[in-house]
Amino acid sequence: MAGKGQDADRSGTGAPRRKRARRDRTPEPSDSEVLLFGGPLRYDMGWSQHQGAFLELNFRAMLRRLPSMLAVCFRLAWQADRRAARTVLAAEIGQGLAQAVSLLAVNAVLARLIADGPIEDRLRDAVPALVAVAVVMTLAALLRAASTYATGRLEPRVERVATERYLECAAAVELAAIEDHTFHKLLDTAKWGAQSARRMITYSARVVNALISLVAAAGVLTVLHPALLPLLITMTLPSAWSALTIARRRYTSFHAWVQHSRAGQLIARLLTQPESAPEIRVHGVGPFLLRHFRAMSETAEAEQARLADLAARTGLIAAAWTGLATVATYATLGGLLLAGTMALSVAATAVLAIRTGSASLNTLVLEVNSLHEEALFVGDMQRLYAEADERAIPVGGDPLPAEPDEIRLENVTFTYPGNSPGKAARPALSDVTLSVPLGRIVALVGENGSGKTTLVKLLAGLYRPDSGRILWDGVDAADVDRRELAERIAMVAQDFKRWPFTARVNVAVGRPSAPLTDERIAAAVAEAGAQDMLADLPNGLDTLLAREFSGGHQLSGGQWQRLGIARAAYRRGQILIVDEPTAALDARAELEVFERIRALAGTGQTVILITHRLASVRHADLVHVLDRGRLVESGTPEELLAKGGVYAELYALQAEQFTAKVPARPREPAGARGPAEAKKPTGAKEPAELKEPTGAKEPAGAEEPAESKEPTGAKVSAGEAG
Ligand SMILES: Nc1ncnc2c1ncn2[C@@H]1O[C@H](COP(=O)(O)OP(=O)(O)OP(=O)(O)O)[C@@H](O)[C@H]1O
Repeated sequence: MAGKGQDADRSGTGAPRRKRARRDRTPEPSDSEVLLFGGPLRYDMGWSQHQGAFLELNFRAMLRRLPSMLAVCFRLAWQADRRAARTVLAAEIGQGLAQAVSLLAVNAVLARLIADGPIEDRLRDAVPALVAVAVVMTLAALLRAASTYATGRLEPRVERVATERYLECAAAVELAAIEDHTFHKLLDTAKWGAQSARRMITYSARVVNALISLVAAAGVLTVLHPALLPLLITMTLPSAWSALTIARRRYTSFHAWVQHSRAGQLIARLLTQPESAPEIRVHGVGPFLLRHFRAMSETAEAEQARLADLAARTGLIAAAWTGLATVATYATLGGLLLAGTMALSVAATAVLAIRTGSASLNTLVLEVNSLHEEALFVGDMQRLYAEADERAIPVGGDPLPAEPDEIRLENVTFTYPGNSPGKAARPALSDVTLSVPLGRIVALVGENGSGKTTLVKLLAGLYRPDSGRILWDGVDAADVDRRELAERIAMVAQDFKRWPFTARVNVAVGRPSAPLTDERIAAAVAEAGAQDMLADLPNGLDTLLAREFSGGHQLSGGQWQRLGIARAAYRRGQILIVDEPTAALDARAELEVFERIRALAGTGQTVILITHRLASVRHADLVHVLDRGRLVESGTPEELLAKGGVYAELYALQAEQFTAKVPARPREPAGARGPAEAKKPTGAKEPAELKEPTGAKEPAGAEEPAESKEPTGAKVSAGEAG
């Protein structure tokens, strides 16, 4: 499969990308593998591909990084639990020293036993050293127990502290960062960092321990014969090389394939989420998603198989190298003995020291390798911390005027970052200058994508203008305290969050810092006209609004919308922004909501209203009309109607829907369907997907897609009543 991926054509020209990829070079998933572009699966899912890993991995770099890795680990441990961190460090150093002392003591025992003289004398001479061995080993056992206990305490705390910091980062950055795919990728990779930090504690402890016992063994060997230390190192190098090579490949692969696995997880989530369940069933999207999931899993499995194959080969090479080095070591010892340059007792101690030393070195290599692998993920986490700090919502700033009269946008231009490469991004707002008088109802009107939502997000401080200023009575919003700015705003966004909590919490989450009182909740619910709806719920305000949990309840779209309005009312912000507040409401509820919005204006509340229902805009004090990111008209509804511009045109179109007669539906003879274009109203564009042959034939006289059925102003749509 990996081979297939390597040969797959990324450019879509059909030319093979490369004939033979080097086996040990991590293949990045090709477009058709990651994204299932084209090919037999035909659809482009639209996810962009990972642009390359930020790797700085090699043998020397890893060794160079060892002290800093240990320092990072110790810092994490220190932040989580100082006492436990101190205990682990002291216990591990103690254990390492105990091993060194016990080696020296064993050396002394051997020297006494192999020395000349009667056996009784030799045994008696060896007793003190034997006692020392016993004491040291008991001490080592006690230290090991202390370390196990302290590590057990430390590990979950380190993980919790790291996870909390991770989540804080995610919550504290600007909205633009959360929407930026590179930051998201960092969030994805860094999420493993907390678990890695936890594991690093154990590995670091073992590294410290192995380091100290290795130093002891190496010291003993150097004293015995200078040739023995290089031999010891030669014996252990192959396993070091093998472990590090495998770890590096695994990490490189992880980074190259992270986008792929993210996409796979997303598909899995889509298949299980209640929100997608209806379409999956009605449109038969299930098999389509499953096909993609299987294809993605297969390519991921192929990558795993490739890594396993390489690991097996590397392991074999390392084993052969170790075997040769071991033979050379023992041959050297034999040679030294034969040449008479080494005494037998020294050779015996050397064998012992070599065994201890190579065991320590092996442990060291394996643990450093594990430490290194985990440190890479902790490194991702730290990169996230640094990046999140840079992209964090600034704290502090100028105060906002307490009772401003006006918010004014001056030549505001804003383009969303991270649009498709190669295409010049069109600004969502271009050179917009307008005024929002406070204490009034200001409506933003315009066609889809004209920039209304973007404008209110800029007003709410969620984005910053690329150029131009937003002035609150002359105070530039760019310099003000963002928290204070947020305090002033209550917002019912188009896609406001439907929290999987109780109805009460769903309202109170509008201002979590306020004491949750029944009076405040009741007032907000009444303001949104949601009392009856909430009273009908099985447990009233305490009904859990998450169908996937036991006792959970599902609200309708309109019911949710009322709850969203109640949340904004509960917030009691100086400025209420409502973005399509009535899109899901029935005609009566919609009238009611607009009545309430009007009533709010009477109390001095500023309302910024985005709606396509122009009848509801009649009561606004001021209307701004946007078109493709530009302000094209401003004025009272009456002025704009009289002017006969864009607003008047849109208004007339909607009004016409209620007055125009419904034309008789032309009857087509069964099976006489003409080409789609022939049935479309002029100017109505068909979405690309509809043009793709689906393989399933439409029955004669089948319904056309809604968009193409609606000749402008010719039909009454019940949903538009308002
Ligand atoms: N988060 C985003 N990232 C990138 N582009 C965006 C984002 N949100 C909106 N856009 C783009 O900005 C432009 C303006 O979008 P906006 O949502 O402000 O329009 P709108 O007038 O509110 O539309 P609608 O009436 O459909 O709600 C559109 O071209 C849209 O594709």
